[in-house]
Amino acid sequence: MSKRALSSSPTPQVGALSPKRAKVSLPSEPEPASSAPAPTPAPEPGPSTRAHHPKQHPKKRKLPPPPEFGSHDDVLRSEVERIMAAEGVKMGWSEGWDAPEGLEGREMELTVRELSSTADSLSLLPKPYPPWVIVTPFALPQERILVRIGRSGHGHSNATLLSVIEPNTELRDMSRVKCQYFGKCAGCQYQMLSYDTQLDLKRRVVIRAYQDFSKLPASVIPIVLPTIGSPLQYAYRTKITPHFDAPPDQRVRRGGRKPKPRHTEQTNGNSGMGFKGDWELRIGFDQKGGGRNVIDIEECPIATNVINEGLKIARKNVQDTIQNYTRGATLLLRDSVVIGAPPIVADTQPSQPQHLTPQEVEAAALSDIGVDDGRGGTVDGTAARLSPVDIQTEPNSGSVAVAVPPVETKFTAEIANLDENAPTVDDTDTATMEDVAPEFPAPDASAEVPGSLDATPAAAIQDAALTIQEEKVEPGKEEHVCVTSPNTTMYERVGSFLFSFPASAFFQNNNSVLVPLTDYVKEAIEKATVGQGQQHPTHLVDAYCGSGLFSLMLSSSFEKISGIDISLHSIASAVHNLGLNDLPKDKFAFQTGTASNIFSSVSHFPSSHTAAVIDPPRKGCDEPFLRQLLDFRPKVIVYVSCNVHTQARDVGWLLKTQEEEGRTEDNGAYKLVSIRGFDLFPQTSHVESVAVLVRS
Ligand SMILES: C[S@@+](CC[C@H](N)C(=O)[O-])C[C@H]1O[C@@H](n2cnc3c(N)ncnc32)[C@H](O)[C@@H]1O
Repeated sequence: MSKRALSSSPTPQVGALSPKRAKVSLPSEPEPASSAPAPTPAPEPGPSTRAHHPKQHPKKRKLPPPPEFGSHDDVLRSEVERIMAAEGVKMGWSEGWDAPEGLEGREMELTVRELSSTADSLSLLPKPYPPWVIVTPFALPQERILVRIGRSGHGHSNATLLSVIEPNTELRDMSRVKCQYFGKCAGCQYQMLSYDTQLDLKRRVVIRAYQDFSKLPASVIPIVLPTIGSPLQYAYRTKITPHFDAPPDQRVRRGGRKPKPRHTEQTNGNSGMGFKGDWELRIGFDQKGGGRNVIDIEECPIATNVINEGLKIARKNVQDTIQNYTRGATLLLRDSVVIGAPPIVADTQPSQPQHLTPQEVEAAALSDIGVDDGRGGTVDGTAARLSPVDIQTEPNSGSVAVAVPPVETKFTAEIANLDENAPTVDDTDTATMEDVAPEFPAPDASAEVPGSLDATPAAAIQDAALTIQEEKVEPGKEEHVCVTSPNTTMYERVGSFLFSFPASAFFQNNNSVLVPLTDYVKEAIEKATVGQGQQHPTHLVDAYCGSGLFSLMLSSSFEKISGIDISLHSIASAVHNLGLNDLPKDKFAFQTGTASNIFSSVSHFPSSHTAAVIDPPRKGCDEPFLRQLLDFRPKVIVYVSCNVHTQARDVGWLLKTQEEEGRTEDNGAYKLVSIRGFDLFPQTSHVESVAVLVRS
C-alpha cells in the first residue's frame, strides 16, 4: 500500500488515485431515521450562508466532565483537537462546544481527511463553515461521502454514512467483507481493508499514542516496529457476549417499577410471540452509533466455528423462553478445548440463570477489550455496553447477567450479588497459593479442584447449560465445545501448554496469536540482556498474571517466577495450571492482590537479574504500582497492553520520573528500546502493544 493512501492531506488528491466514481453500496446502509429533519443541501459558499456560522448559545451549557484517560472518547478528543489546532483553533475542554447552527439532521457531501485511532473517518465541514470536524464510521481517507449529521460533541459532530460517492479504491474493496452486518455492527471496522493495511493502521495508532499520550520527547521514542499479524484473521475469537432486551411489557426494574419504553426501540409490528404491541426480539450486538439499538446477529465471522454453532442453540433457547424474562441479559459463549474426553453429547437443557460476583465482574470487565461503539465506552470497557466482546455490567449492579434461560419459572435477570459467600478480593489480600486454591468455586460435583491432579477435566468441562460437539474434527486436532456457563472450567492450549480457567475469568480472546506473542516477550528479554553480552535474568515478576499465561509460557527461561492478580479465580487457575503442565510448584509463587503488592513479596529477588512482565487491564497501571516498579528496578520491563494510550502514559511516567530523580543512562536509567503492536483483534481497530524497557 502506498503511504499516500493513508496520508492525512487536508486537500486530498482524489483524482490522482483515480477512484471510481461509482457509489459504493454498503452492505447494511443505515436507513434514514424517520424522525430526522428533512435533508438540507450543504450551503453554497458566499455571504448568504453566513447564517450557518456558529453562534454563541444564549444560555451557558453545562459541560460533561473530560473523558477518562485513554478511553475511546479521550482518543477522539485528542484527534479532534489536533485537527482543529491545524486549522488555527486551539481548544481546551471548555471550548468548542457550539456546533454550527442547523447542522444536526442535515445531509451533506464531505471529503474524508483521515482515519482516527478509533477507526472513525474525520472530515472538516466545507468552507465557508468554520473549522468543525465530522466523525463518520466506516469511511476511508480521501473518500467522497454522503453523510447525515447527528449529535455534536467537543469540536465535532457525529455523522451516519449514507453512501460512499467516490471510494478510495486503493484501500476499499467491499468483496473482502465477510459479515452481513458489517457497516452496522459496532464490532468490526476494517473488513473492507486488506490485512496489510489493517496492520499499517494499527502501527499508526501506536505511533500516535506515544506521540500524543506519553508526554515524551520524540528523541526517546524508538521507531515503532511493524505490527505482527494474527495467523487467523477470521474465526479467531474464542469468546463473544451477545445480549438482548426483555419484551417491553414484561420489563421490571429492581423495586418492581416498570421502566418507560425506550424511544430508540425499533418495532416491526410482528413479534410473533403474542406480546402486546410491536416488539422484536433481537439477540446480538450494538449498532454502531445507534444508541441502545441491538442488531440481531445470527453469526459472527470473527468468532470461532464452535461459538457460531453454540450461538444458534443459545439463540433458540432465548427465543423459546423470552416470555420468562423481565430484564435484558447477556449470553456468554466461549470456545473450550475438550481434554481427553469422550465426545460430549449436546445438552441443550436450559438451567437456572447464574450470576457473577462483583469481584468476577471487575476482573473480567476490567481486563477485557471493549469494542468501541462510538458512544464513549470507558477505559475499562464497562460503559461500552452492548458490544460483541464485553461482558455486560448492568448499571448500579456490579454483576453480570449471563442468560441461561430458565424453564417455566418467571425470573428477573436481576443483577444482584447473590453469592454473598463469594470470596472477596481485598486490595490488601495477599493470600498464598495454599490460601486461594481451596476457595476456587467448584460449580458442580464433577468440576475439578485446582491443585488436584486427580481432576477429571472431561467431566469438568461438561456444561450444564449448553455444550456442543464440534461437528468436524480434523485428524490431529482437538475437539472444542461452546461453554455458556460462567462457572464451567475452560481449557485452552497455547503451544505445548494447557490452560484452564473458569469461563467467567479473563483469558486472551485470540488463541492463534498467543504463541507468537509469548515467544516475542521471551525473545525481547533475551535480546535485551544476552544479546547485549549480559546474563539472562534468572527471576520473573508477572504482574497482572491472570491464569499464568506469561509465567508458564516463559517458565523454561527462569529459575523463580512470582505472579500476582486481583482475581482469586485466575490465581487459583494459575496454580492449577502448574499441575496440568507438570511444572514444579516450588519454582512459582502466585498470589491474589492488587499489583503493587507484588514488590514486598519479591524483595529477595535480585533486581539486576529480574525481568518484569506487566499486562494490566485497559485502564493501565496505577501510580503506586509504577512507583514501586521503579524502586524495585528490574533489569528488563516488558509492558504488554490492550490499550496503547494508557501504556504510553505509564511508560512516559516511568521515564519522566526517573529523569526528575536524577537517573541517567550512566547510573541505571531505563531506556525504551522497542515498541511493537500485535494484532489480537483482526478486523477491528484495536491493537495490543508491547513496549520493552531496559536499564543499564
Ligand atoms: C489483560 S489481563 C492479563 C492477564 C494475563 N497476563 C494474560 O495474558 O492472560 C489483566 C489482568 O489484570 C487483572 N487485574 C485487574 N486489575 C488488577 C489490579 N489492580 N491488580 C492486579 N491485577 C489486576 C485482571 O484480573 C486480569 O487478569
